[in-house]
Amino acid sequence: MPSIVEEICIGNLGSLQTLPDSFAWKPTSGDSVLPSSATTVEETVPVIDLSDHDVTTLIGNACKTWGAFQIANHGISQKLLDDIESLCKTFFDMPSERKLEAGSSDKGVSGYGEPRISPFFEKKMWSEGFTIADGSYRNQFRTTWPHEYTKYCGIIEEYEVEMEKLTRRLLSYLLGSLGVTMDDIEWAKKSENSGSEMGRRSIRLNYYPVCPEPERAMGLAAHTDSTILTILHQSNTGGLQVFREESGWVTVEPVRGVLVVNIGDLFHILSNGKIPSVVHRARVNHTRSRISVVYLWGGPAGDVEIAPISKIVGPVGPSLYRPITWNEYLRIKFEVFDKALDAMRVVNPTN
Ligand SMILES: O=C(O)CCC(=O)C(=O)O
Ligand SMILES: [Fe+2]
Repeated sequence: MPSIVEEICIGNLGSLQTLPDSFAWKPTSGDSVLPSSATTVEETVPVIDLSDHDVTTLIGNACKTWGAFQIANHGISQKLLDDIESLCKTFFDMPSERKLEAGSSDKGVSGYGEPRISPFFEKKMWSEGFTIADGSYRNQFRTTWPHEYTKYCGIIEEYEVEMEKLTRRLLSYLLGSLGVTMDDIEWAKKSENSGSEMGRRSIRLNYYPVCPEPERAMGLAAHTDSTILTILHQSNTGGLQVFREESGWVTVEPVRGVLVVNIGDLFHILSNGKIPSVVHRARVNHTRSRISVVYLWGGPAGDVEIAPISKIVGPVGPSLYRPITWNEYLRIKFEVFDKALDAMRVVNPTN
């Protein structure tokens, strides 16, 4: 008989028959605002065809309403999405001890472990993940898959290249919806002209095992991403929910080949608050496990500061947020969590 400690190790959640108290969440007020049966077409995050000639307007409207949108015809092949999903499945299906061998070191965020936002919540989340924030995944893959290491590294490399291309395209649409271009942001212009990398990015592979009591459990608690933007691929089991004052929590049902784009806090700052970052979370399922692959783009590397775009702020302002580097923002986020954007404000609009 396994000990309690072994039983609730994060790599083994899927084998538990009952929900341990440390994983039992209380419902929040937003949970009851809108039952899912009352959701109408207007009340879901729209799917936008990137080849639509109105793409900029459609993205702008979706972002102002939801802080998120879904995309089809985005140029990422179904094969690549299937490949990365099967990489996740192969990894998370391994016995717990083998997954823990790929655990993140004390120094970094890369590697296997529980959600990074866990310390901000009293209850534990029903998920595990693998973060690829630097090249150290190659060593971890070599240990995990000595014979298929090249194949799996190749999938990650291809995913990074394709997502970077898509990110550039999405940034230009998002800026277009605000009446500006890459040329209006010094660091974006430089990267565009030189073709150099767009800076900080990481990939998070999330796994949500089946859960004996999904109504009381939480896969990933409510948060906004710290990024400029996030591109999310979800497997064919629903679970992602976005929050809107008027509607409460709304499920973003998976559609094969369709990707979800979330506006992150740093775009909220860039747009001077015109396009809000989206509060979202992931629920879990009684009979089916779920995978999501999340590409997090944090903006320029190093000491480059992100600030409200001056053309959006206008000659008389006010500029609502102070300039900040990605590293500094992350540090603040992991100190004050959901108060991080407020901590960046220089003017309170109600004053
Ligand atoms: O699994 C999901 O759908 C959400 C994942 C997410 O929000 C994240 O990793 O930041
Ligand atoms: Fe997220």
